Parts: sequence; C-alpha cells; structure tokens
Amino acid sequence: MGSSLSSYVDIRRDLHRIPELGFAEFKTQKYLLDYLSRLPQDRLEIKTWRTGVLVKVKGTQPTRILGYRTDIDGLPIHEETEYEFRSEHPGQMHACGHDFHMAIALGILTHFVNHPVRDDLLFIFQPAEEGPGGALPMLKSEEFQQWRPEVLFGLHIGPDYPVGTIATRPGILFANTSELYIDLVGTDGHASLPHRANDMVIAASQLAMQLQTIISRNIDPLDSAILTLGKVTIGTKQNIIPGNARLEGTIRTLSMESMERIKKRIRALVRGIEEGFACEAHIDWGANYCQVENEKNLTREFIDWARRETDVQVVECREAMAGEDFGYFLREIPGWMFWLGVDSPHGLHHPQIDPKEEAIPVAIDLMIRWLTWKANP
Ligand SMILES: CC(=O)N[C@@H](CCC[C@H](N)C(=O)O)C(=O)O
Repeated sequence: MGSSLSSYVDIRRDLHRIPELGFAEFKTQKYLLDYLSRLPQDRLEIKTWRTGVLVKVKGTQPTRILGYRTDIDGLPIHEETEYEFRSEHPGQMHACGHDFHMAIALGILTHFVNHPVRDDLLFIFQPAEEGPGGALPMLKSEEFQQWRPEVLFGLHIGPDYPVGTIATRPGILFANTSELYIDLVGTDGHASLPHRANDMVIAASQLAMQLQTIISRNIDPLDSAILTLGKVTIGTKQNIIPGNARLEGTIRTLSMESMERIKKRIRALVRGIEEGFACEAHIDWGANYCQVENEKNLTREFIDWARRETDVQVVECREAMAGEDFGYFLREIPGWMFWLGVDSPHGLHHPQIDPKEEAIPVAIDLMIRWLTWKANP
C-alpha cells in the first residue's frame, strides 16, 4: 500500500472527493490516520491536534528533528470540474491544492518509514489554512512544542508554472494578510419612502469606492499592497430599502507598516461613513497571517542543491500577494516554501482549477532526495 508513486495520485483523488472547511476536517483526519495505521509502526509516533495530525518518523541516530508541513482544509467553493472524482461535499472544494499537498506529504513520509534517515522527521498535517488559521495555534500547542523541529520546509502548488519547475526566493515569498469585514447598520424602509429609511446600498457603495483610494493615495507605490472586496451583501428585494450591508474583503501587503497604515485609513473612512450617513458601523479584521519569509541561507542552499543535484527547473521568482499561515511557523523556525509547478489553466481558488497530477511524483521525489541529503549530514 502506498508504495508506488502512482498510488499517491489515487490518494489525491480520494482526498479531492472529501474537502472540508477549517477545523471541520474530520473525514480528512480519519483518512490520514487510517492510512498511517496501515504503515509499519516501528518508526512511527502519531499525535492528533484538533483536526490536524503530527507524525514523527524516527531516525536511526537522531540529533535533531527536520520538519515538513502540509495544510489539509478545503474552500467554500462549488466545484465546476468534470472530474470523475469531483467533490462529494456540495459547496466545498479542494481548489487550493491541499489535496495535492497531503498526497505529496504521505508519499514522502511513507518513503522514510521504509528507508529511515539519521535524523527524526516531523510531518505536520495542519488544519484551517484558508481560515481561520491553524498554523499559529498549532505552533503554540504542547503537542507541537514537544516535537518542535529545528528547520521546516513546505510547498504550495503553483498553477502558473509548468510541471517539472519549482519557484522560490530567499526572503519574502508570500504577503501579510488580514481579512476585512465591515457591517453597516441603517434603517429598513419602503422603496417609495427613502426619507424615512436609511439606505445602506448608498452607504456601502460609497464606502466600497472610497476604500479603493487607499492603495492608490496612501501607500508608497513601491511597496505593493492590495485591498480586495470579494463579497458585498445588501438587501432582500428590489422594492425594499435595506438597512444592513456587509462588505467582506482581504488586505495584502509586503510590509507590516503598510498593513497598519491601510487599517488606520479604513477606520477613518468608516468613521466618515458613520458620520455622513448617520449609520452605525463595525469593523472585524478576522484572521491575520504574517508574511511567509524564507530563511535566506537555507533557501540559497536548497536552490543551489536542486540545480546541482536534480533535473527540476528552479525559477527565482518575485513575491506573491497570496497569503499562507505557514508564515507563522517560519517566523519562529527557519525554513522555506516553494511553488510547485502544476500547470493549470485556472488559478488557485477557481472552481475549475486543473492542476496536473504529474507534479505529484516530481514533488515526492524532490523532497525525498532533499530530506535524505539534509538528514544524513
Ligand atoms: C495560497 C492562498 O491562496 N492562500 C489564501 C489564504 C489567505 C486567507 C486569508 N485568511 C485571507 O483571505 O485574508 C489566500 O487567499 O491568499
């Protein structure tokens, strides 16, 4: 079981069928535990943390622990692929590649159960990356701290890169993020009596436009930042003035200074809307992730090693404005993450994302070779 590389494609498909949202990954956790229970147990130590799993593969003469992390949650997206193995959970989908990430992690782990290296290896199956963020509480947990690794590695599928290519860089790879939820409360009313209502369509529309001035007018153009509103909810019927509106979005920056500045400007603009429209407003910043910052020396070592020792094409890429709570791990433990080329015509979070499964054995082979090299100094 789990011995040939193609079997990890089957595992990816099994996991693709059962996407679950953050901290509700019950079937996923069971699938992982069932898989692990069928491996030879003499080198394995397994712990659960909430809906996640921590697995130590014991080394032959360990002096340290090397870590490898995968995320395990899906997204609230209605899948629009024609896959025979498409999601069995309506409105939920592995549209960010975490099914790939898990299958790859199991492939690497299984190899080392059968071919142990000198050091201990820790495999981290982390819940809730898409939200509300599992990395920070997992990192702080007693379960994790007992097995805290000395270095930590991870990957993320990269739809824009061809199979056989990886992309990374020393320093910042992914942005700081903050979710954004703004509730506006006015007064409902009849469409024919606007003077007796307090219409939140107008207030929310004004606010949406004003928010778009922050990046262009308040942020240094050389310090990239994004404010996206992905969802606005207002009203129930065309002839009812709605007294409630909710704007939902995300902020992305490459510096914490810009993040703080954007939040300050949002507070000010929202205060202005409250004053100008005589409504009440409430801001919730939701989950915040810190930037993914690759440790420079380890990343340079990996890039040089991969170019020297493997056939994989290594691209030194620019920063991405995507977020990843892996950043919390890398803030405390040196390591890196790379984009794994999967060549999909549709990008991350798209209902028709189609990552090429040929990338799975590429990643398993690359990480086996890297960890073998690193764990047998
Ligand atoms: C790689 C990726 O797509 N990550 C997500 C995770 C960020 C979620 C965060 N809570 C937010 O929406 O702000 C992304 O959207 O970049």
